[in-house]
Amino acid sequence: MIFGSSEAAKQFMEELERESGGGSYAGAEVSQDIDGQIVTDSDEEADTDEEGDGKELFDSAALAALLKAATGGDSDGGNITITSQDGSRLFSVERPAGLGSSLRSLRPAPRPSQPNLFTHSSLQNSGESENNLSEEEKKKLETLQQIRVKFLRLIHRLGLSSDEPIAAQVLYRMTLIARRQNSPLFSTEAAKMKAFQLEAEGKDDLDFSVNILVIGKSGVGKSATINSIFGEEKTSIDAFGPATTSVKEISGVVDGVKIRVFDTPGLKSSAMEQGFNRSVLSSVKKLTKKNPPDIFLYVDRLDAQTRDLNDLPMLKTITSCLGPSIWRSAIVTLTHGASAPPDGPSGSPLSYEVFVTQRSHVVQQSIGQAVGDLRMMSPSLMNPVSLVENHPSCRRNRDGHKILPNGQSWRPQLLLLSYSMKILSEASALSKPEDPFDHRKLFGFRTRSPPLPYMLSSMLQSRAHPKLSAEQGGDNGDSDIDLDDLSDSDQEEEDEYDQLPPFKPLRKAQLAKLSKEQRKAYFEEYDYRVKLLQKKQLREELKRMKEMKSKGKEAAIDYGYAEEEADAGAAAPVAVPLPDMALPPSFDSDNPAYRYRFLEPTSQFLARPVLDTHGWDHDCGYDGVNVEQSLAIASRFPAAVTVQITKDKKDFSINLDSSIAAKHGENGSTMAGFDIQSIGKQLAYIVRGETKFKNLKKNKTACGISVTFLGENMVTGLKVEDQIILGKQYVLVGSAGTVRSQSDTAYGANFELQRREADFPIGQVQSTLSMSVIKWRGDLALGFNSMAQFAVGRNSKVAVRAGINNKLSGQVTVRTSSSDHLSLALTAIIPTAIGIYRKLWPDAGENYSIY
Ligand SMILES: Nc1nc2c(ncn2[C@@H]2O[C@H](COP(=O)(O)OP(=O)(O)OP(=O)(O)O)[C@@H](O)[C@H]2O)c(=O)[nH]1
Repeated sequence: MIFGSSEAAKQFMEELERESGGGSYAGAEVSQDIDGQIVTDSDEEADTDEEGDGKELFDSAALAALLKAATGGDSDGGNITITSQDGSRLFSVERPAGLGSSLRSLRPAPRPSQPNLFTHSSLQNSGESENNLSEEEKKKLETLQQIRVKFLRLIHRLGLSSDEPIAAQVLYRMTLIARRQNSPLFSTEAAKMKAFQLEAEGKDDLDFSVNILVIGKSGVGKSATINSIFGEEKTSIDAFGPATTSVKEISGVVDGVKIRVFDTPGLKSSAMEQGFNRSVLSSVKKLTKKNPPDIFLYVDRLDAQTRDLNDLPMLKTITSCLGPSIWRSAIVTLTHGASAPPDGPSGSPLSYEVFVTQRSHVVQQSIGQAVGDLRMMSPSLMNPVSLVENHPSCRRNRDGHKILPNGQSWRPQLLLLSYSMKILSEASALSKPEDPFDHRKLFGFRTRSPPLPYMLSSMLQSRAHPKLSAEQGGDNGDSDIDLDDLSDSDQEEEDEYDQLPPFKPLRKAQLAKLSKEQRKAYFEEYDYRVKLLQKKQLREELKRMKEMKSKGKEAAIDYGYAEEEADAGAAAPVAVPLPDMALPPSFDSDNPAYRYRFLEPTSQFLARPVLDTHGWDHDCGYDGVNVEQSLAIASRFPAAVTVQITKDKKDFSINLDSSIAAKHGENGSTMAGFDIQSIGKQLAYIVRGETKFKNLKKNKTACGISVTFLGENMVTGLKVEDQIILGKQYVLVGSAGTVRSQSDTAYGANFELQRREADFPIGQVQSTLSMSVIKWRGDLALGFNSMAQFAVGRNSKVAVRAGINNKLSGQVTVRTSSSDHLSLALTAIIPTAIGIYRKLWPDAGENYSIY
């Protein structure tokens, strides 16, 4: 099969989306109402907070809205306004198209700069409401402003801006805390001025320290992460055995911040070894008594493939020894952040974002289960996730900071997250000491805004219109073969096969007696004859179909039905083996896939099992079923329905693809379709329509529209597509389109050049070159993809696929299939060699994967 360029587009779009979305989390959840205002639960909460119990100052959705705005995440030139229930505006973000955001608070109203605003005396002079404040409140306010200045200085030292999503959230929260003190005089601008001034003076008076406790299984990279944080080797790491044998306190100063880290021996996951864990944790408790940790880094690997609950006993021990409250200040830290994503259920690799989200989810859910707090399973209370890559040869940005595959520099982000949590606990201690702030509320959120690039690339994919099959009185139904084109194939070849002298295939024993040259000549002759025979069969098949078609037409005129006539002329169908099912990753002789080959069904109904290599329940690996049916409605309208249902112990998903087509004369066809797709945790319902015209003999043009309903969002799409056949071997397909959801729009185009052998489908050498462009939210993503499929020797086939995008990340995939015993033996050497290599150099090879 020819891999479409949309495949690459999808990958690139996901990447673009990830980068535009900002943050290393699963994205921001923002729901927008019709008039473009962001309406979130937070609006209610921000309000309730003012007069309410103060437990929830605001929730993650409001932050997400802010976050989205702060990352420039909203549509072109979009003005984002967060309204409170009473209709008054709380926050507004106005940003010209394609530029960065400017964030300003409307309540309290922006003021001219007042550099000394946070001093006690200036507070007393600056308005009526301040005079109403008690001394204690004024003092609190002052401290709060100092904390804010400190935080802004920290952001500056990390080389980040206060528009950074996490920073904007923290600042916003502090504004809310100040509002609860009834003072409108708490200005971010003043704090910014002060922070700027102090930093410009270059004074080393930043009174800020943070205590970090690092816990995780053995070998996950705790010590390596600590070294990366300090930027120097503070503790030893070991690739082959436990490196940290006792709890160690490591201190240092990073950019003027005193950081004290507790490195701990690796914990064990097995239920039998919890005694060891308890002894480690009790010494942690003892050692941290004097300096209680502000932040708890729970370290695991991003590339660990566990979907089960292996770590539950260990997580339970952590919870029981250190108390459930430890998770309030926990950051799930996933090392090996540059690992390549594994293959998804479809066989192609997952996008990096999906990979990170899935893995984060698994760890977060396990923590929730261990704590036994079901609320922790809700996205708004999950622990924030930070990605880490400690490998020395990890890709770096211009400033020399290590970056993740999504281009994010992870170290400043991890430090910002840690500082933010500490700062917020300081700030919320001021507002309500008896109610310790749960940081997870700030950082746990998920995405609900429609993934437009993904939707666009799937809309741009070229779709074949269903056709009536031969039995249904139509032509062959195979969109790849054009009856008209093939029927006028060279007449002189027609009889060539029959004119050949007789040929007797040799037996194995006879073959063995031949010399090398003789064998070569024999096989050449053999292959040539097979090709000619296949051509002859194909021609006969096509002739039969043509006859049936014309007979069918006559019959339709005479009797109104095409089918019986068509059936009468049909020869007995030839049994053709179906392509092999996806095989389970490990051999199991009980598995039917290894024992049987399926034949192409003669009926129009096809049901196949679906293999999920990452299934939750590994009993058989088959968690789903795929059903295809093609039918002719009222004997005139061909329709095709494909349903795939997968269900394992935890998840259920359904994918439906249905189309019906109608022909207008010889050259036109219109298709209507209804699809159901799972996008994230939501189901998308897609209604689409497309009309195709064959305007010239070698040119087909199509126009289509689609409407997708995803949660509360509606996404409309429009596309045009043109396909030109160039000579006998080349096909050029170009498509362009746009999708729009409220004020958010994505534009894209795909170009694809396909080349196949002149005698396709007999000759199977194919190659495709494609390019895709997507423009979304001011970013341009460009992707190039190529695919070649060819035969190596008589018995092996190779498919090579390569893709690269404008961020210079890409992938090369080589798949070979062989029935040659020697090549099979050789391929067994590759995994063995990789296994040995990984054993010897376990750190190497994190940035690539071999399929
Ligand atoms: N590629 C890659 N290798 C890493 C990463 N983090 C750690 N490693 C390697 O993993 C191995 C173990 O790392 P350590 O830091 O010793 O792990 P640990 O969790 O402290 O181990 P214990 O002290 O035994 O509990 C070392 O060889 C590190 O170089 C990472 O992010 N990427």
